[in-house]
Amino acid sequence: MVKSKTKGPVVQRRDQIDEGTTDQRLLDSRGPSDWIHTDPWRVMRIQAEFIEGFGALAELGPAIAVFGSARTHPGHEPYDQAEAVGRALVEAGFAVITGGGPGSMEAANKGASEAGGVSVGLGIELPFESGLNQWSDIGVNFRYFFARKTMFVKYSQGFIVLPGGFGTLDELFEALTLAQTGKVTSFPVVLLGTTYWSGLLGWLRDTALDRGTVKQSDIDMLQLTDDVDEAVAVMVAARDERLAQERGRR
Ligand SMILES: C/C(=C\CNc1ncnc2c1ncn2[C@@H]1O[C@H](COP(=O)(O)O)[C@@H](O)[C@H]1O)CO
Repeated sequence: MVKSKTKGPVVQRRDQIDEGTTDQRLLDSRGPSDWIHTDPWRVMRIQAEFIEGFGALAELGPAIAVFGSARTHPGHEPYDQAEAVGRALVEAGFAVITGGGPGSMEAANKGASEAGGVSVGLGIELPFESGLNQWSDIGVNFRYFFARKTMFVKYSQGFIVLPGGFGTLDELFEALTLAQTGKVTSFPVVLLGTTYWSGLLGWLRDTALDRGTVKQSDIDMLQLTDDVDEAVAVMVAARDERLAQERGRR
């Protein structure tokens, strides 16, 4: 009888038979490690981030993302407001998703967690590591901003945006761009804090609209308030409308 060897689905015979097993080669070999710094390997890591993110969040239920400065502290108005937003969203039946960091993110997670709701933090690896805040009851850490951003938009039904800097503005304008270009539909965006945000809205109206770089309907996507309950009511109304549309389609 001719000697043969199976290697997974492959059969080897005669002088095609090689020594050892695939497992042995995996476990015994080390060799050079430069490949971990190559783009093809990065693509695998990126893929893994999407798999982990989708896996952790797929069964989340209706959620709202809350954005705001990493630099606020307890006792600051935006911190306390973020905490109230987290609480009110949970009372309205939403899970709360934040960037998992300090400041207003921590506050919104705290409000949501203490109210007995689902409090999610999507952290990001940064050179000045701060780690997930302690109120992120479901935490996912990302290496790549773009993978993390996909999760915010995919798993939330709207954004509430508190005063913040570049990070917050980046998240705000990404949502607006996605809505403007029809990549997301029915996606309410509320700016909380009239004093903080009215300068930006004024610039959008007086400069961007005036020069024709945005349309009035683009600016109308933004709702501005100081009232936490009003911000949450916008999210509830959008959810009700979506549910009514879904019922209508059945
Ligand atoms: C600045 C400090 C820590 C930063 N840690 C962060 N952790 C998680 N997410 C962050 C962090 N910093 C920014 N973000 C994201 O941007 C938004 C806030 O940025 P801003 O520039 O402060 O407005 C926030 O929503 C996050 O998604 C040390 O305290």
